[in-house]
Amino acid sequence: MDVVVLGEPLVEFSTAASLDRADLFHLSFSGDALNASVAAAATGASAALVTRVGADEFGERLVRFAAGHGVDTRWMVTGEGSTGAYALGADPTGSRAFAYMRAGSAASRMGPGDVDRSPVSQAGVVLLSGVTAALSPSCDQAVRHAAATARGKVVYDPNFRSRLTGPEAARDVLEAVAPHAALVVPSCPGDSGPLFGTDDPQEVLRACLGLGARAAAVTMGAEGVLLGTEDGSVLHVPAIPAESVVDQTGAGDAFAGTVAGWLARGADLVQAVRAGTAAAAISLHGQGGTGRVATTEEIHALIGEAA
Ligand SMILES: O=C(O)C(=O)C[C@H](O)[C@H](O)COP(=O)(O)O
Repeated sequence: MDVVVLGEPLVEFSTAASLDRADLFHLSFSGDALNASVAAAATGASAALVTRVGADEFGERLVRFAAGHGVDTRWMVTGEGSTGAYALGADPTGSRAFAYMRAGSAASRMGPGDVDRSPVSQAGVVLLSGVTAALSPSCDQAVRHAAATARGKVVYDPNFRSRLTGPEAARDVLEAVAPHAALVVPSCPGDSGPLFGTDDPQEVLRACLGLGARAAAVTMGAEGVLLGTEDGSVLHVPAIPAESVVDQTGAGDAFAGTVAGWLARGADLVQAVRAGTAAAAISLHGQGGTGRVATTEEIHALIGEAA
């Protein structure tokens, strides 16, 4: 398996209106792990999502949705608890309006055993996130276990969510995972304040490398990405401008999943990060986390134009 993602897919109810007034919602499927695995599969890499869904209509539809996007669903198993969901007020400016309905969900009941039953140890790239670790104590253990048992490259997206965790717990997971990580992809701002106490991307980069990650790609939205490696090299990769932004949800996951896919297919870090910025730019044109998934042709075209 080229890429294995561990985490919770969610039923997504999205609206372009504000969440406190909207009465019509678009039903789709999202969640950081699903968004990233769909993006990874779109790169042509083989990509599996390791998760649990509920024994309900939405769980079945989620598995079909993932399969329809080329994700290997053999490790999307049915478990106790319901399929997680969230409502999203789509917002071009990126100020998040999320309402979660995921407490006690099937995926939140995952643990280290789910990792052992999955292809994590044989994957070329294992993509883990702070959202997954924040779902429950057993998910926190699963993330740490996956990082420690992966023999391929570990990519870690801290994805701090104040509704799911606090800065100290999130920092603790980061400190455990970073020494195993080939790449950490913190957002700045976003992850930077709670996890590092600064919104200075250079400081965030140094902090990630200081925790033992071999490389870090600090994502700065329209400001691009600051990419640094343990040998001290630092490169600014500009963002690819998006003509019209529908919704920023999922751009970070499109970036992480695309980087994982390209790395697994043999690209170097700089190529992978450039591809990630292209996928993120394209994802801004769709509502929700998976509303617009970049094809490899589109990514090549955008990277070619930017070069
Ligand atoms: O918050 C969660 O737990 C979710 O999984 C819902 C969203 O789909 C992702 O959070 C989007 O993530 P970004 O790519 O950072 O915009």
